[in-house]
Amino acid sequence: MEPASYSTPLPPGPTALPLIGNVLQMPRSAPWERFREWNLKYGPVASFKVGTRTVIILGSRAVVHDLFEKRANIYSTRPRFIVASEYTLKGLPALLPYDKTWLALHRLETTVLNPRITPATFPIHSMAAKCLLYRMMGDLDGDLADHLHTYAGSVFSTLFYGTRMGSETTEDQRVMRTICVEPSKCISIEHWLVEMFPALEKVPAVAARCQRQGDALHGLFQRTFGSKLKAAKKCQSWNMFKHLSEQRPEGLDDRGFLMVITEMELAARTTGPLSLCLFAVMAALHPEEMRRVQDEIDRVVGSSRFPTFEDQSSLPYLQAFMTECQRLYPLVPPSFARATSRDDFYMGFRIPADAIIVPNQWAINMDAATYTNPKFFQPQRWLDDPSLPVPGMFGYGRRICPGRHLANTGLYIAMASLAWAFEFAKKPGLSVETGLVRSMLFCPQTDGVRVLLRSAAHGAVIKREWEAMDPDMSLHLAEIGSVLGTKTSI
Ligand code: HEM
Repeated sequence: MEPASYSTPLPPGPTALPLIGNVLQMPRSAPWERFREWNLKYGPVASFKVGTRTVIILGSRAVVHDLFEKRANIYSTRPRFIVASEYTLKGLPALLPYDKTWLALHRLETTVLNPRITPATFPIHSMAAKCLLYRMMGDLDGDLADHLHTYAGSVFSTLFYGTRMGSETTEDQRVMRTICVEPSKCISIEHWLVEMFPALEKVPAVAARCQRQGDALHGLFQRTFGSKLKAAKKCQSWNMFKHLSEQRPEGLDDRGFLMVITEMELAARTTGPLSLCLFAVMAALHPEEMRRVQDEIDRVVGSSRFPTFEDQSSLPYLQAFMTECQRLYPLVPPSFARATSRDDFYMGFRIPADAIIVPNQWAINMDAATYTNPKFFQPQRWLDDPSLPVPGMFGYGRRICPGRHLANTGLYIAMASLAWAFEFAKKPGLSVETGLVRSMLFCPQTDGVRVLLRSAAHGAVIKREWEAMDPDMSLHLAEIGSVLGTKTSI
C-alpha cells in the first residue's frame, strides 16, 4: 500500500462547482455513459463531486479487482443512502454497512442460497420451465413479460414458501411485480439528490415525504410477506423461509427478519425475469445468432424432448449468446455502489473515507482492449477466446450476489427451453435501446417481440409434458432440506 498523506490528491476528474460539485454535468438518464467518458479522459480511477460527497468511478476490471477483492477490508461497505437505508428500505441487508449485523444477516441468507443445493433445485426449475412453455403456447399473443415473471414466481414461490408448482396465478405475480417496482424509486436519480445533499433531509416537506414513502412501503412489505411467511411456516413441505425462520439469529426481531425475506423476494423476482426479457428481445433482434443457438439445440436435444441440465455442457453457443447479452446490456449497468470504510491510497491518489465507489460495469464490458468491437453483439467471441473475462454481472468480493447460483440455474433452463420451443420475431420499431432504465436497473421492453411456436412436434411435447406433470414439489423440497441437513416433515 502506498504511504498515506493528506496532501495526496484525489483521483482526477471534471472541475467541480462550489457547493453543488458536478451535479449539472450528471445526465438524467444512463449516467454510466458519462462516467465512462470521464474514465476515458481521466484514467481508470476518476472522481467527481455531487454536493459535498466524493464519488469515485472505477472504469477497469483490474482496478475493481484490486480494490474490491484485494482490499475488501476497505471497500465492502455501502454508502449511507438517506432515503433508501433510513426510510423506504430501512433494514434491507443489501443496504447495510459492512458490520456484524450485515454479516449475521448475510450468513442467514447464504444458509439457503448455498451452492450445494443447486442440483437438488433442478427438478423445480425444470418443472417451472415446462409450465412457462405451456402457458406461453396457449397465449402466443399475450404479454411475454408477464409469462417470464410468472416463471420466476413459480420457482421462487415453491422454493421460498413450499407452494405447489404453478399455483401462483398471473394476477398474484402482477401484484408481486408492482411491489417489486415500488422500492426501485428509492434509487432514482431524483432521490440521489437527497442523498448527496443531506441537508435536504431537514426540509420538513422532504422529510415528511420520505417518511410517508417509508411507512407505505414497510406497511406493504409487512402485510404481503408477513402473511406469506405465516403460510410458509404452516406448510407441510420443507421451504426456505420456514428453514430460515428456524435459523433466525437471536436478537433479530420480526421486522428485521421480514426485511431479509423482502430482500430475497425483491432480488429473485426482478433480476431473473428482466434477464429473460433481454434474452427474448436479443433473440428477436438477432435472428441469425438465434438460428445458431437453435441449430445447436436441435442437434443436441432434438424435438421430441425438453432440454435438460445434462445438456448444458453440450450447448456452448447458447451459453455464449447468454453471456453476450449480459455483457452488452448488464442488468445493473453501474453495478451497486460501495463506500470506503477508511482513507485509502491507490495509484498515487487518495480515496477518502466515506467516498461512494461506483464500479462501472457497463464501461468495463465496453473495454475495446478486452472485447473487440465491444458495441456489437457477437456471441462467437466467447467461443473464439474462452479466456475472455466473463462480465461481473453479480458484483464482486464480499458483497457479491449470494443468489447467483440459483439465478444461473434458472436462467439456463428457461433460456434453453424458450429457444427450443419458440421463434422470437421482431415487430416494427423493436429496439433494445428503448429498454426502459428504471432508476439503475435496465428493464428491456418485450412489447415489440412476436412469439411463434417452432413446430407442431414441439407443441405436442409441451402438451404431453404438461399433462404428465405432478405439481406437488414436496419430495424435491425435502431433498433440498436434506442437503442442508434439516429434518423434514414428510
Ligand atoms: C440475474 C439475476 C441476478 C443478478 C444480475 C444479480 C445481481 C446482483 C448484484 C450486481 C448485486 C450487488 C453485488 C455487489 O455489491 O458487488 C447483488 C446483490 C444481492 N443479490 Fe443478486 N442478482 C441476481 C439474482 C439474485 C437472486 C435470485 C437472489 C436471491 C434469491 C439475489 C440476492 C441478492 C442479495 C441478497 C444481494 C445483496 C448482497 C448484500 O447484502 O450486499 N440475487 N445481486
